[in-house]
Amino acid sequence: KSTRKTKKNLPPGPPRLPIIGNLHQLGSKPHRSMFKLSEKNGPLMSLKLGNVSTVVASTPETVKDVLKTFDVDCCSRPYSTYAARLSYNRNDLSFSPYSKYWRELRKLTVIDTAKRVKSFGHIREEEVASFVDFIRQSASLEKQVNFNLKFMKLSASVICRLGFGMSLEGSKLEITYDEVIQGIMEVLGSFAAADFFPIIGKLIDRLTGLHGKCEKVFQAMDTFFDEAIKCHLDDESIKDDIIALLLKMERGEIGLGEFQLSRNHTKGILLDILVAGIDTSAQTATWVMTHLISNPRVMNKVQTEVREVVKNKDNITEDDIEQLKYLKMVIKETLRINPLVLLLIPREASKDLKIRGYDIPKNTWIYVNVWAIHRNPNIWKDPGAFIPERFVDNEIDYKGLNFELLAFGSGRRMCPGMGVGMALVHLTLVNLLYRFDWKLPEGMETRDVDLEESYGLVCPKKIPLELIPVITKRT
Ligand code: HEM
Repeated sequence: KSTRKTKKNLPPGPPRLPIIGNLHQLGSKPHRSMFKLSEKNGPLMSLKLGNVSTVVASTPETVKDVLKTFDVDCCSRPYSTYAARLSYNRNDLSFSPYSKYWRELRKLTVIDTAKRVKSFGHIREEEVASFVDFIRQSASLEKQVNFNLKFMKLSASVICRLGFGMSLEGSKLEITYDEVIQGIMEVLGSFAAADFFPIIGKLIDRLTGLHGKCEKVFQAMDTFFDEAIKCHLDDESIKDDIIALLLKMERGEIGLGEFQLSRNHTKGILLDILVAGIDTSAQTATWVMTHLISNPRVMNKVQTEVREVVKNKDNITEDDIEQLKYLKMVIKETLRINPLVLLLIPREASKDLKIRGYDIPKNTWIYVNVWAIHRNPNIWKDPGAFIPERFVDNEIDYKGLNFELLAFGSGRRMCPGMGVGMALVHLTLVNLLYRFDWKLPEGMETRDVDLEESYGLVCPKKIPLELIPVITKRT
């Protein structure tokens, strides 16, 4: 009715129900449901989610429109109740609207990332070395390793030292970090009633438990941030990490453009590091090992390459990694078949737009269905199969220039942590593939390995991957 009244030419979309619109069609795997709906309704599709008008882009062409041609008008973030709560009222980078504050913060990460990736190499190396020790012990006891948990612990240890200047061990987060981080991801990835039904939504979320879950993870996270900040206030010799930098900004010793940081800004920024930094790298590494154990041919080929390049060196360096062409294809193929942020973080049109002849009114939420692009048979032959060789003589990369592969997004909001994340993923995998062989638990065969993803802001493997390490001569 309202479409006719305003004469807007909205992108086509499936029929909707009163009040809930198309929410009932999203199911437990919204990326898959949106993919199916877009096959019928087109690559730029309208959905009404309760009260909120949304558009879903599902092909490289329409995504290029959103992330490149109209990037500046599509790169704000919509207000989302629980993201606002967890980010101390959008004082972070990920959920902040497109604004001067966001631009200042973003500049900081750009300058910082390249420098930090290299300068914190020693932290990665030390943490990976102690991870290798743990795997060695498991191998000597023939004990299986839960990759989802152990990679998360490794990633959390690196990020805690890099970002918070403290060890995960002995901290307030040590026992519960996996629950807290997964909880945050679930809350942030959920289609919350409060966002789509302004009046009764909050009540619905109380009944479903989403509100309570958000409060619980917020309290755990906040206590940890207080602990980390207190450490820095008590010991002024801690200088070389992100909290130290943010505290200097709070005290006005360093500026962030015209902004004076408050404690809530500091904590909002810490949320980015905690959430965006830990789960993503850990789950990428888990997916790589999952595909390798399911494809013995690929496992054999990548181990042969790693062992030839590294030879008998005890210390594996980042120069060695540079030469590992096939390993890079394996990781790229993993990011294609299991990108972690399947719908990117939602965007919002900051003014009325016309894309491909369709009207996109101001404040429309925009989803980019990365999963649909990565599984599109017109782009990728046999898209469900794990074939790293598809990247031989194929220049497509995940660095934001190719709209066929968008594991880190593209444009102004593209992931600023790609370098840090991938450095850890590479170093970890090289060590695991060089020093150990891997087998499935007793009674399991390759075809039994489950490949189902779960759904959240980040989508990890649903059933944890458990493998038994076997010591090779090299360890
Ligand atoms: C393999 C690891 C990683 C993957 C696959 C990944 C993927 C992504 C994706 C897809 C986005 C959304 C982009 C968009 O909405 O257009 C994103 C955003 C972001 N990532 Fe990453 N990420 C990884 C590691 C990291 C790390 C290690 C950090 C920081 C230490 C980080 C920090 C962020 C931040 C702050 C944003 C929000 C940027 C903004 O809205 O301006 N990421 N990431």
